[in-house]
Amino acid sequence: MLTVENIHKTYATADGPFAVLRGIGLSLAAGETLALTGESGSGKSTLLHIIGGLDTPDQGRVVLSGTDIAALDDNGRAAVRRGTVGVVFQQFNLIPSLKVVDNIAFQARLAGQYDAQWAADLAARMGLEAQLNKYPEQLSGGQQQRVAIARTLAPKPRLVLADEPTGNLDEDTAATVMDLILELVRDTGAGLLMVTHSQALAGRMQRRVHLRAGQIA
Ligand SMILES: Nc1ncnc2c1ncn2[C@@H]1O[C@H](COP(=O)(O)OP(=O)(O)OP(=O)(O)O)[C@@H](O)[C@H]1O
Repeated sequence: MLTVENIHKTYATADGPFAVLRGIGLSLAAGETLALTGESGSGKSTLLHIIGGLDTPDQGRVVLSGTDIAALDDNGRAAVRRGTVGVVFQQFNLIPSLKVVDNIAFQARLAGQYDAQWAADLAARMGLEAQLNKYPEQLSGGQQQRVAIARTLAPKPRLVLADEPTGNLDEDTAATVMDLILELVRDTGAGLLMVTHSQALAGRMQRRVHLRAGQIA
């Protein structure tokens, strides 16, 4: 479902060019779960952003369900991001002026893939039924992250990209949220690529790859 080929990315810095990614290749089958680990600064977020179409590589291909998204323009990448890929960040990025119910629906509506029954089902499974008419600021961190995950899954993405999705949560809440992510990707058949510093979380994925010196070690 996802094939990443020979990705290169170099940033211009005050000290000159800095090659963060130097020929990355990996693949993910439909429904597969993969952990991406690596030291701080090794380029994990950069790679995830490129795969999610939020950033572009200097070289290489990101083929998602047969489409090379690195070759698309901004609008094309945005369409893929809305319809096929869902991204969960460490920061919840909820829309403060929208109630929980509308935050959950937001991306699915944008993608033209809103399914009220599925959105309600997600909210119930996330334990958010009593929070639907509240605003994000009225929720705890764990609740906000569950809203963010429900929002990501509402359009039924084929691929979920998660960047330290439980990094801001306490250990117990993190474990609960992780259980939910894994349960939902399993039930929807979505692939999951997750960046994590936690060996425990990485151990729950079917496969693990490690980024070192700009390459898959
Ligand atoms: N826009 C940018 N311009 C210049 N350098 C950048 C830019 N974005 C990231 N970098 C640098 O690229 C390197 C990789 O960053 P990235 O955020 O991908 O690492 P990471 O492995 O996700 O780190 P962490 O685990 O700390 O989140 C870092 O050294 C960072 O400072």
